[in-house]
Amino acid sequence: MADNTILIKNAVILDPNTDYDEKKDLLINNDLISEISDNISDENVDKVIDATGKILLPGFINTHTHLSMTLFRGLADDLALDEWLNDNIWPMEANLNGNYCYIGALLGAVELIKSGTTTFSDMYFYMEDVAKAVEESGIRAVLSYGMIDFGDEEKRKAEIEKNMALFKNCHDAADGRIKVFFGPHSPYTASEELLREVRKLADENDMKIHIHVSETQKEINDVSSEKGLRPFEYLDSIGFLGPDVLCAHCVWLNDNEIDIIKKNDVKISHNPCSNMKLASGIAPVSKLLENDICVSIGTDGASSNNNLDLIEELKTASLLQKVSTLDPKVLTSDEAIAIGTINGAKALGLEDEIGSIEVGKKADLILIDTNNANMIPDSSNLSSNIIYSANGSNVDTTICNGQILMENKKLTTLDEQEIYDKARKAIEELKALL
Ligand SMILES: O=c1[nH]cnc2c1ncn2[C@@H]1O[C@H](CO)[C@@H](O)[C@H]1O
Ligand SMILES: [Zn+2]
Repeated sequence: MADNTILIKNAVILDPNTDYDEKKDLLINNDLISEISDNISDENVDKVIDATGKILLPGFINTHTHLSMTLFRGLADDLALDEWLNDNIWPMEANLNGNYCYIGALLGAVELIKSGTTTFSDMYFYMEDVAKAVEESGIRAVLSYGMIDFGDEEKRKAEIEKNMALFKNCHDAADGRIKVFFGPHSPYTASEELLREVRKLADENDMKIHIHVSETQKEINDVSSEKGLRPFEYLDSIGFLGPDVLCAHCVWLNDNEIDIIKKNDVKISHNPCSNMKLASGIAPVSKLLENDICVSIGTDGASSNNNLDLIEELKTASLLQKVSTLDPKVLTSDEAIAIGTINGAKALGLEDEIGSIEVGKKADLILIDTNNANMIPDSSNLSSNIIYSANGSNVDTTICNGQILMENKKLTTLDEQEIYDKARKAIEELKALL
């Protein structure tokens, strides 16, 4: 097959790894960035995009979400995690099926693409159906099945089988855009036996692990009274932790646990909006960054956020650290850009492929239009303009794996209106089942 080439002309590039002080042209050859230089000829190029007036960034990476939960947006607000999950979300999730999860994932994909996210890391149910939505939308994803056994041996076996089947069916699917991780839900819903088995299977199959840890004070109290150890101490004691473990939340950490995270090179997904909305607490992100721990960003599900706008999430992360430490110098806009891009790639073990704008990396790129009231005057500090002034609706063009998913705010792979209609119908059906 002939190569497919896209040339982006006159791009002001904002990248976490490289300072580009002048405008550049960037050539995409199939799925890869093949050249970045001052003037690339448009001869024999299939498509030219003029980036004048726009900022070119790596696509944002959302390392913790439950994409199909877009269906539950706004249905259980103003509650703490325990009451939110037990009395509201789990009863609704009991009626889910593959089709509902597929529709919810499509709705989520529309929102992600429109707000400049090109990769998301998911933990949920009916993941083969989520994979179908990933395949069709053109986005990149790390998928895990959320395993919960509550100590039941039968359930444990069935849950592990489901995650292994997902791995066999979908890992490296969709032209390599899909990876599969294990998704034991948390130390309070997954038994020690489940966690030990997952660790063993992860080593045998070279799989990574995605889990919620240390989200609320209640979790710390419950795990401490059951195990005599705090969550990270407990996970360390059973040999569960390692550089291949991605932990969402990590709000309540003592100094010993920060040492444990560092020693094991555990990756973190910080979810500030969810932590604020469920009143879970404030993660010590600036302290984690001071310790050179890899902190990435996630929105969590749309039912505890309530949107999937990663630019808004990064701004919240930055402001929350400033106000909680009473130090305006922490979590700068430059750091926020890195957290939303290259750190996300590292958190998912994909730093050789995505997270920065470099020749040889996958062409996962977005353009943000500065010709918008909230971005004028054009700041010479690009990261400030993106993190503090912009939001997801300023994203104009989204490219993933060399494929244009949105251009001039128009989606190319998904029919927005059809998905909105189906999602509205799905939630009405789900509500009627309660
Ligand atoms: O913030 C959270 N903490 C704990 N569980 C959550 C959170 N958000 C969503 N889920 C739940 O995790 C499971 C995914 O496999 C789902 O039950 C989802 O509702
Ligand atoms: Zn979550």
